[in-house]
Amino acid sequence: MNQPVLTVKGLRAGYGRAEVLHGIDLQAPKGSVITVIGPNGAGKSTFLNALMGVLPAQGQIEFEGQPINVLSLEERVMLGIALVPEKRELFGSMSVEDNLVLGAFRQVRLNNPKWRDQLDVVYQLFPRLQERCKQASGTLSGGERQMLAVGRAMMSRPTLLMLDEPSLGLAPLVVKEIFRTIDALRQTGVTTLLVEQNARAALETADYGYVLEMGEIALSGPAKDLATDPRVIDTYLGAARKKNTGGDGAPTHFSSQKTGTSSE
Ligand SMILES: Nc1ncnc2c1ncn2[C@@H]1O[C@H](COP(=O)(O)OP(=O)(O)OP(=O)(O)O)[C@@H](O)[C@H]1O
Repeated sequence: MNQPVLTVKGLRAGYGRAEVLHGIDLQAPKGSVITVIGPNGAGKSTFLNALMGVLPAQGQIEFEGQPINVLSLEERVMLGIALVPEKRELFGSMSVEDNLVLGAFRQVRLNNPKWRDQLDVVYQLFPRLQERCKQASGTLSGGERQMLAVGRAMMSRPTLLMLDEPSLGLAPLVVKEIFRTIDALRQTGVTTLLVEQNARAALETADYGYVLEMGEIALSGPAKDLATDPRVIDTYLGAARKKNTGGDGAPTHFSSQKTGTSSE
């Protein structure tokens, strides 16, 4: 197995006295796409915010073998962790390229004289952004804004890229494009943690998946196994059941767990 970029053990987090995450275990091997799917309110965004240091959390979070629980948000960014939040938080009056350049601050702070080269990488991933590089980001379409948010995170050359619902509110064709890009990111060696309600697209793209329900990991396993698991199909994939199981609904093997450790 690849050395994990991210190891989470017994993570608990919430708001004030209300605990939302009740002990999450997760691993993300280097260069993998890991997805966390689950219903509204399960705690998916809370999980990403806790990993990023936006929210305090208890338990263990290790990034490349180093405990990061006590590190600030900024320190985590400097280590190579990037989050694209559900609210994209772009600077609407600034151009596409200026938004991208802002994303490079980590590389600038690291005195990387070649930080601008990353613009070419981002433009290769999203040619549409290059075509619109001078356009104010506030005038972009929803899909283009999403591309820009991912592109801006990529400008920091992250080791771990966390995406909160990248397909939210996008038309099916744009969703396909976004997921094609997530697939392409894998080739660049980036590890991606993808939180999604679009379980079908997420499981098609990811290597490994976790199902988060009411703040606990209800199921986990290789994404292709989860995609054919009757419980996942019934709850998250709807009409795909017959097609994916050959119609018999037979259970597939996966590691079922309640806050257990990943079997990777
Ligand atoms: N700032 C906050 N203060 C208090 N409670 C919050 C806050 N943000 C989220 N919550 C609560 O925490 C729980 C988990 O919310 P979270 O946004 O993490 O879920 P989610 O799985 O990302 O949902 P969705 O798919 O709808 O975005 C919900 O019950 C929500 O109401």
